[in-house]
Amino acid sequence: MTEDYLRKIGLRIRETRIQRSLTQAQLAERLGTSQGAVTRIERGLQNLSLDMLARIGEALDAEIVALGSKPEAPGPTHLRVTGPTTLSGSIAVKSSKNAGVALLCASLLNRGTTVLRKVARIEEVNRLLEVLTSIGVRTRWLNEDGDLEIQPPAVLDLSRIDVDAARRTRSIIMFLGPLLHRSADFQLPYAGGCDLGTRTVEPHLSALKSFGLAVKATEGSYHARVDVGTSPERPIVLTERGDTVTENALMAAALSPATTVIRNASPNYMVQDLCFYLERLGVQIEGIGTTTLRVTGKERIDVDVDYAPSEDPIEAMSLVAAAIVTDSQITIRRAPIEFLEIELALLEEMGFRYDRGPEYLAENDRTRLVDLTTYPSVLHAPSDKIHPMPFPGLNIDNLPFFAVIAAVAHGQTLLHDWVYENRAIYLTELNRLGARVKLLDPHRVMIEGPTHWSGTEVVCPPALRPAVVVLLAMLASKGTSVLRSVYVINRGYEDLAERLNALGADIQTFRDI
Ligand SMILES: CC(=O)N[C@H]1[C@@H](OP(=O)(O)OP(=O)(O)OC[C@H]2O[C@@H](n3ccc(=O)[nH]c3=O)[C@H](O)[C@@H]2O)O[C@H](CO)[C@@H](O)[C@@H]1O
Ligand SMILES: C=C(OP(=O)(O)O)C(=O)O
Repeated sequence: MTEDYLRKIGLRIRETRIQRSLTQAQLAERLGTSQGAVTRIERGLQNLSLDMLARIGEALDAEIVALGSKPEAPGPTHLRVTGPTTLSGSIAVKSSKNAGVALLCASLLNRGTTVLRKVARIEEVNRLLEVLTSIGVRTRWLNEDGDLEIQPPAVLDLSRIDVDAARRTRSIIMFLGPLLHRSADFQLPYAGGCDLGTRTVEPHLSALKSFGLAVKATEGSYHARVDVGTSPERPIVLTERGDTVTENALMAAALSPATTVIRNASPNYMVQDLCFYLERLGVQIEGIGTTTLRVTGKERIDVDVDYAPSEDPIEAMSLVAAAIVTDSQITIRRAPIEFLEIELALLEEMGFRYDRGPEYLAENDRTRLVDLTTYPSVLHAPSDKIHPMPFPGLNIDNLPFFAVIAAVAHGQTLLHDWVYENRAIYLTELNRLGARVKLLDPHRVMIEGPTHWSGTEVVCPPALRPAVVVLLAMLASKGTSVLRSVYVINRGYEDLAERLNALGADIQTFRDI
C-alpha cells in the first residue's frame, strides 16, 4: 500500500476509534496486539494485511475501507442498515443544534469567556467553529461531554474568514446581529445549509436596518455597512415569525443600551435558550416565550459565563418516530415537553400509546423535561391534514417525521409542508423502501399506510430531516439497506447511528477513502 493510502486508513481508524470512545489500549486488546502497533497503524506507519483490516473493522463495528472509492481524499460517509429492528432500552436526548448555533454566534457579543455545556458535536457546530477560529476566536472542547469554551479576541479579523466553512451553513446569517456592533464595514459569505429551496434573508435585513445595518449582496457575499450607534426608534415588527431572524434582532438589541421592542418574535425553543444566555450576560428581557420581547441591552458585555443549552425537541421527535416505525418500547429521557406537546397530542389521536414521567428542569433551570416511554401501538391516519406552524404549533422541523409515521398508520394521511419549497418532494424517497407517498404538488403529499418495508440503497436527500426519515424507515425494512452520503444527517445529529445501535439497531458506518 502507498504511504498516503496507509496514512488515510490510519486516520480513519483513529477517528472511528475515538467515535467509539475506545482508547488505543482497548482497541489493541480487541485486536490481540500491542498499543504500540495501534499507534503505528493510526499514524500510517504499519503495513496492513486484508485480514488485519477486516479485524479492525469488526473491532470498531465499522467498515474501514470501501471499494470503488476516490483515492485523493476521505470520501463521504455511508450507513449500512440491517433490519427489521426492534429497539429497546433508553436514550437521552442531546442539546439542540439550533440553540447550539445561535449561542455560538451570540458568544461574539461577549468580551469575556463563554463556556457552553454539552454542546451537540455535530457538523453544523463544527462549521461555525471553523468560521469562528478563522476570524480569531479561541475555541476549545474541554472534555468528552461536549463542554465548549469560547473566547473572542479584542478585534475580529474578518478578512481571514473561512469562506468554505461559512458557505456550508446558513447559521452564519446570525453573525449579522453581533457583528454590526463590532465593525462598520464587513463582508459575510453567502449563507448555505440544506437544499430546501429559497429561504429569504429579507426579514433579517429589515429587522436589522433599525440598528443602522445596510446590506448589499455582491458576488457571493453580503457587504454590510453599519451606521454605528443607531438604535430602533420604534418597535421592530418582524415580517415573519422566524427563529433566526428573532435571534438576530435579539443579538443586535443585546448591545444596545436602549430598550428594544420586538414584535411577532418567535417564542420557539432556540430563541428561549438564547434569551436565557443573554440574561446571564446581564441583558434584560421581558416576554420570553411570547411573541413580544422587550430587550434592554448593555453598552459593553464582558462576563465570564457558563450556560447549558437545553435538549433538542427535534431529536426527541426523531426518537419517538424511530420507536413508532419499529413498533418498539423505548424510554426517551430528557425530552423538552413544552416543545413536543402538540406532536404528542396528534400522535395520541392517531392511537400512539406512551407514558410521560414527572417533569424536571433542564440544566439551564428553565426548560421543562420529561422521560417518555413508548409502547408498540396500532396507528391510524388522522382525520385532518397535518401541517406545521411557527411555535406554538407542530414544529416545522418535525413535520417530515409524520411522513414515516403516516406510512405505518392505517389509512391515508395528507401532509402539507407549506413552509419549504423543496422539502415535501424528498419524502417520496420513502417509496424506494416500499411506502406509498404520492406528491400532490410541491407542498403536499398523500401517504397511504401501512407499509411493508423492504431494504434498498438510497442516496441521502440533501435535507436533514427527510434524510433521517429515510434512515428510520430503513430500521424497519427487511434486509440490508444502504444510505449514502450522510453528512446531511451529521449536520444535525451527534452519533445517531451509534446511539440507535445501543438501542439494538444494526447500523454500520463505512466511508469511501
Ligand atoms: C438554525 C435554526 O434555528 N434553524 C431553524 C430556523 O431556520 P430559519 O430561522 O433560518 O428559518 P427561515 O427564516 O429560513 O424560515 C424557514 C421558512 O419558513 C418561512 N416562514 C417562517 C416563519 C414564518 O412565520 N413564515 C414563513 O413563511 C420562511 O420564509 C422560510 O422559507 O427555523 C426554521 C423554521 O422553523 C427551521 O426549519 C430551522 O431548523
Ligand atoms: C432546516 C433545518 O435547519 P437549518 O436551519 O440548519 O437548515 C432543520 O433543522 O431541519
